[in-house]
Amino acid sequence: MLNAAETGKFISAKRALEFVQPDMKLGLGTGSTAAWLVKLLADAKSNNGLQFSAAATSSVTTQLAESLGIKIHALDDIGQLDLAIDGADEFDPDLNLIKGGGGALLQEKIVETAADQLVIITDASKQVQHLGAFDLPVEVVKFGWQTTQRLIADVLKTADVDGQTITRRGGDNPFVTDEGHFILDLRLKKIGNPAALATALTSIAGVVETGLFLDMTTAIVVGDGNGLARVQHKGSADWTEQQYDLDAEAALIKRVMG
Ligand SMILES: O=C(CO)[C@H](O)[C@H](O)COP(=O)(O)O
Repeated sequence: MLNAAETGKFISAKRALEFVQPDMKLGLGTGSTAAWLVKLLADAKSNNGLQFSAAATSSVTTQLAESLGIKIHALDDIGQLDLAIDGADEFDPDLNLIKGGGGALLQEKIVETAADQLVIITDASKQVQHLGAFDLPVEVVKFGWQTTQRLIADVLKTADVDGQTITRRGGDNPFVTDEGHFILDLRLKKIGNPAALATALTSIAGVVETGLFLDMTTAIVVGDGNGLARVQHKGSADWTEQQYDLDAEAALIKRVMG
């Protein structure tokens, strides 16, 4: 019923549900993998009586969650979160990430730095030895954004990084984030020192945030198309594995797909 990529996303979201305890305050991520999580949480709420409260990382996730009966609270009302669960565009062996492919990196970082745990749900195609194969999203304010773009190019030159900055489009116009900013995608291929690059970029006044999520992940869940979920916790080299029976999951998949 689902292709291998979607099955992997479902499996990672399903495995991540095991991190959710009753009455937790949750941060809900953005993207196609996080959408599976939102659907599974809505199902667990209505069919198993799971109680939780939630803040979201984007207007898209807010809309999806509320359409499924999950009330979304303002982050400032809910306060410190127990757990945030989100997807990623890339992860390295230290569980550092590139995020922002969906354009929600700023709210994601705000929500996820306010969470005691960050669980990333993903698949093996996102695993890299060095971050940078995925273009690095950088959120910039509209005012003077082309000047900011030039200053970013200077930073790359100074750091001896061979990179291009590409203005993200949303149709004919630049893509606009939930916070009213633009996104520049930096084509770097390989980021030698992610922490130094993040510091250099965020020292430019027009840069609001980067998609480098460093030292934030507490656990990563990697799902695959055969129903295998692998989990690695921060600071451990070990992976634990759980095999799901896809035939047994078929009814749940059908139910949450609506
Ligand atoms: O950072 C994100 C959105 O800003 C997403 O988590 C990231 O793009 C992964 O998305 P998907 O699960 O659809 O592959």
